[in-house]
Amino acid sequence: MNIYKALTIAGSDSGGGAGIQADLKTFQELGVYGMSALTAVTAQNTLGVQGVYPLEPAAVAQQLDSVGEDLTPDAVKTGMLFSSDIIRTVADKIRQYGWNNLVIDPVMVAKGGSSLLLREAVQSLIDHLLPLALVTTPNIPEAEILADMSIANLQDCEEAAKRIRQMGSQSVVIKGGHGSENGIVTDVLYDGREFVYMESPRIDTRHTHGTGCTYSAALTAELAKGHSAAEAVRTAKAFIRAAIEDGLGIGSGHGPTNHFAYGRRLRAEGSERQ
Ligand SMILES: Nc1ncnc2c1ncn2[C@@H]1O[C@H](COP(=O)(O)OP(=O)(O)O)[C@@H](O)[C@H]1O
Ligand SMILES: Cc1ncc(COP(=O)(O)OP(=O)(O)O)c(N)n1
Repeated sequence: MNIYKALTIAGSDSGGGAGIQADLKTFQELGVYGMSALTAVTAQNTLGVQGVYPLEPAAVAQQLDSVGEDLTPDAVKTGMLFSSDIIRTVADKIRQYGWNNLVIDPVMVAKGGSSLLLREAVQSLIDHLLPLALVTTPNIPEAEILADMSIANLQDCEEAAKRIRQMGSQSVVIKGGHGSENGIVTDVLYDGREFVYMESPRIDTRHTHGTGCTYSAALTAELAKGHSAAEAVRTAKAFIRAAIEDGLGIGSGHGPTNHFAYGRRLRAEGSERQ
């Protein structure tokens, strides 16, 4: 049996809805062996972020060496990176180990407003990491910062995707969770040739903590299995749609999505057909 392996380089969310925890749950649900290198520990729950404790860049580098010297990931993603020093360390190691199947989720701010990336680190992300990316997955506020423009509609998304792609990422997906037209949430994929719109109905819920992490982890898992970026974003969209629709309703704030939902539905469909 071929074991597909994916590595997440991201922060820990003690509440389990976002960060490393969301990534590993998603990898597992999609049948991919998950590995992790922590960049920071956050004290976090559905009400917000109570504390942020970045790791020393040397600790991040050592985790990446431990994985890189032994385990050979089929795909890698980055999430919360926090500082320029950590970004440079991560970029150096990604180059050293030739991790080309790379998803950059340019995490900047948690839904409650807490900063997960220092403002001065944005330029490092652009200079050092985006040129290494196979796919970069900003949400709308992140795309506005990276592309240095405001986004009010899908035409603006296309322009921002073009600008971000010019920074070196081979493909860009601008996730539409922060915008909606006529009750439809649209993610826009741009690969330098065409724009692909992935639409779904907006689900009316406050339980969307960790949607971006979960989406980019699903995309990474599918790339690890050898699927193309175009195929992988479709599965990622289906995975996050099921996870939001079947929300767990836990915690008293913005609850996590349901990482079990996509797999449960597939298994239920399979047993109905038998
Ligand atoms: N309310 C919603 N209804 C349907 N899909 C959503 C909703 N919110 C987010 N999504 C989907 O979840 C994924 C993550 O999007 P987004 O919430 O914009 O990212 P982030 O968590 O990084 O802010 C995208 O595929 C987006 O289309
Ligand atoms: C440790 C950690 N990493 C990333 C995030 C942001 O996750 P995201 O999927 O963008 O979801 P929200 O936090 O915006 O709901 C995080 N919160 N914590």
